[in-house]
Amino acid sequence: MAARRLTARPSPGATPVAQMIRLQNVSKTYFTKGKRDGVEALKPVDLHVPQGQIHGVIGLSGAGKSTLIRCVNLLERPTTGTVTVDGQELTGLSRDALNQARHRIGMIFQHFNLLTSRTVFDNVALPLELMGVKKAEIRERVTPLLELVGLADKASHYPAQLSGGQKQRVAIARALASRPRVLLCDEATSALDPHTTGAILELLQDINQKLGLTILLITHEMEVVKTICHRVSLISGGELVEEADVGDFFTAPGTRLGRDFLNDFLELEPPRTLVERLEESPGAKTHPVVRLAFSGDAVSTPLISRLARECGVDVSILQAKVESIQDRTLGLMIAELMGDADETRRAIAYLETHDLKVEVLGHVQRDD
Ligand SMILES: Nc1ncnc2c1ncn2[C@@H]1O[C@H](COP(=O)(O)OP(=O)(O)OP(=O)(O)O)[C@@H](O)[C@H]1O
Repeated sequence: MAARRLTARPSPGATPVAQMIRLQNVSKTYFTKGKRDGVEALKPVDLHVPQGQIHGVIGLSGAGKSTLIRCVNLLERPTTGTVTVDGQELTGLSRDALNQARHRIGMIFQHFNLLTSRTVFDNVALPLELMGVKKAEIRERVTPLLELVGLADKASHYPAQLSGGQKQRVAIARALASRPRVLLCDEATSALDPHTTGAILELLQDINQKLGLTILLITHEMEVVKTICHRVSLISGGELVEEADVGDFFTAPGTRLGRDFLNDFLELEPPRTLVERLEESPGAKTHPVVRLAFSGDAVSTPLISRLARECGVDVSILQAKVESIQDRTLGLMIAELMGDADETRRAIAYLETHDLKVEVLGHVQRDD
């Protein structure tokens, strides 16, 4: 499958934004002792994330998300390709230089990875201690970080005394201690309830805006992508199969897998009784069942009644939803278009000329 568009395109006349993360031809095959064939977890991929962007990578379990994100800071060394962060090619660095470079890449994990024997303050201070920062400076740097993540009053608590959301806040503060340019988030909200997830996502968004931090996150949750990402890549079988701005992805995913993710997220599927009757090809006495997605002006235009008037088809709406995706309003509908073959063809063309994305889900036999 071809990737749709792999780099963020600046609008004409706009100043090009610096690339903060650049993966070129990066692949990873895991080899196990005693076995000749390895597991090709990541096929050669290219990924570019501009400075200041929040980029999400979404995929099913086993698709290669963790492998991809761990290749960015070389926790996994890629089998092929180059990784460049903030203009520095990490794949070409010596071990010492790589350790230095990693200070500019923070990372948070699903299970927080805090040291249970250290207090909140000391967990956040740890990377600074390892960097040899003096005690007084550590205090000066850790205190505002605890304030930033809303845990100033928990400095002397131990991880066991904190909720999951609070633990992730400590992990975020720790990741920020070395003043990174990039934050990698490995399923950072997957262990949290929806309310806490929302609060952590808000914090990440806040950090992105306040500090101009570039964020690369992996997730299997569309909610995460919808809430904070600017751009999203879809990963499947170790390949990046689609990339788009989040608004476009939610309006018109370019792959079957993208549509499946969206339909699951929106819980927008035709009724089961209809699915059982759906045929792939049109017949002499069938009419199409379509999924319509519309955004912008089309949301407020009475297109369905015009469709009936101008194309002579009846429209039976089976499901409809209006969603807010960041600053865009998105309408989605599953409908049967009832008319003869010419009329329904014209109706679909009419919808497409009015900027609706139309996907024919199948055809059902007419009752007449
Ligand atoms: N250290 C390893 N050795 C061998 N195979 C591995 C290793 N790590 C991952 N894999 C395999 O590589 C593939 C991709 O795994 P990866 O963990 O990157 O996927 P994922 O999308 O993050 O999955 P999940 O969401 O379940 O964590 C899987 O088939 C997995 O079994």
